[in-house]
Amino acid sequence: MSKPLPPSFQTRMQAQLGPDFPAFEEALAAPSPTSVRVNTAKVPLPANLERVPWAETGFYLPVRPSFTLDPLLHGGAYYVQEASSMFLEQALKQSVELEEPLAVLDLCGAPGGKSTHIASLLSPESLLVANEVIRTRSNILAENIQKWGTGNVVVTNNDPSHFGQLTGFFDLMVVDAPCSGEGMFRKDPDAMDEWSEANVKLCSERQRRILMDVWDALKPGGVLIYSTCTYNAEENELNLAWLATQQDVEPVQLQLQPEWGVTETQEEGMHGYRFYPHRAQGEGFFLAVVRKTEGEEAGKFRKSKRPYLVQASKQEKMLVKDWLKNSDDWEIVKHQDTLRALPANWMLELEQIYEKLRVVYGGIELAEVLKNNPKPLPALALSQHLASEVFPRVEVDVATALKFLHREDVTLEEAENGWVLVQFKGIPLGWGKKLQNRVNNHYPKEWRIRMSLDEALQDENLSQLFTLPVG
Ligand SMILES: C[S@@+](CC[C@H](N)C(=O)[O-])C[C@H]1O[C@@H](n2cnc3c(N)ncnc32)[C@H](O)[C@@H]1O
Repeated sequence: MSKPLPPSFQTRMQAQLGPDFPAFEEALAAPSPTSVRVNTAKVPLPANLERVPWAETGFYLPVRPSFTLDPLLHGGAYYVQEASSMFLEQALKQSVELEEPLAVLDLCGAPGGKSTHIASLLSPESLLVANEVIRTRSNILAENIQKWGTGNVVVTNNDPSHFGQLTGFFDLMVVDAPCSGEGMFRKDPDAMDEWSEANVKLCSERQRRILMDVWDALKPGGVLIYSTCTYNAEENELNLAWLATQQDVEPVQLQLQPEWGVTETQEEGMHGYRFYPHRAQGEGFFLAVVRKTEGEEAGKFRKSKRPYLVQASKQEKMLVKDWLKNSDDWEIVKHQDTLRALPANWMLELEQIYEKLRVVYGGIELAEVLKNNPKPLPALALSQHLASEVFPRVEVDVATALKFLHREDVTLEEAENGWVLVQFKGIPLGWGKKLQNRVNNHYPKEWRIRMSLDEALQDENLSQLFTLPVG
């Protein structure tokens, strides 16, 4: 990082870190570590990479590859995620019963690092609502959720205040709040241009508003995990101490391993966990956990008179009945021409969610049905629940995989006519439809690789251009 720190930020950090400040400054001048989190529902853990100590599926990469050129990223085999933020795993494991069926809200979800992490940690009987207030970003969140492929996730595009309609609904809420981003200065020096004392104040006020807006949606006894990627106390500990003056909360303390290098803080009885780049291998991060001790319970959910979720007909269900493993776990609903699988044990709650919120994506989109003819959809190809024998698969090399992901024409010599799953190293990427002597590429336009592949495809060492974390 060559840019100088904003002077006022430097003064703050000198006061906060005291004799540690030179080490902090030195760490900011060193390169950012690159890390990924592996989707173990799709691929095994790599044996030859250094583990992120606080996250079972997190790994550091020795060099930053061109991730766009790795088909496995597009197949949802892993997520590129900053290591410190994977500490969320400890907060979940240590504050809730993950084996139980939990209703969970990730309020500030895009692009999906924490939502995909939460989805992997929850039991299959749980439900995750992954929300993002900015419309365009909610589409990116929905894309990453589909690629990750857990199925028990609903993506919404709502303002935090809209969740007030779901009183006492969630067992766990994660608020990874928009912040002044001080912890990202090393990775993204341009973030320093946005920084000012006034912005810290503005962020802190917005964070308090968000917490208050969403608070009623948490069950009494439920857990709130609050995080930011910034260092100042105004946006972190002081917000939680303020929350404790407004609502009935108690702090939840986490157990740490000394070798992780996490700094524990205490402010007016609230515990906070801080990541500094000179102590832990990652960027700046803050996390705290509190439990709601008192509040309004959820009312009984009644079946709506005019249901939002309409069951598919028997005939339509027959079309897709063998497509998912454990098909009894899913309810098949139809909206316009789309058949979708939703977790059967959450239908009453889902009815509420679809009625009260703006749902961008939910469950597993299976097929578009026109004249009783089902066309499989991208989310099904990437789903962890796709039954393995239903559709023929064609394994392709890296160049063909990239052309497919670029939405170019590909030839699939061995494929029979009809729908075919295009896969790379055993990981499905999407659908092709083989017709006599050509293949229609059904990879979604919005997901396609946009960069030119000319240079990469001419490179004889294409498969070595990226460092595969798996496979
Ligand atoms: C730190 S980012 C979330 C990163 C995400 N949790 C992840 O791990 O990939 C904060 C998010 O909050 C959203 N946001 C911005 N203003 C907001 C507001 N007033 N209320 C709720 N969310 C907001 C931003 O669009 C952004 O996506």
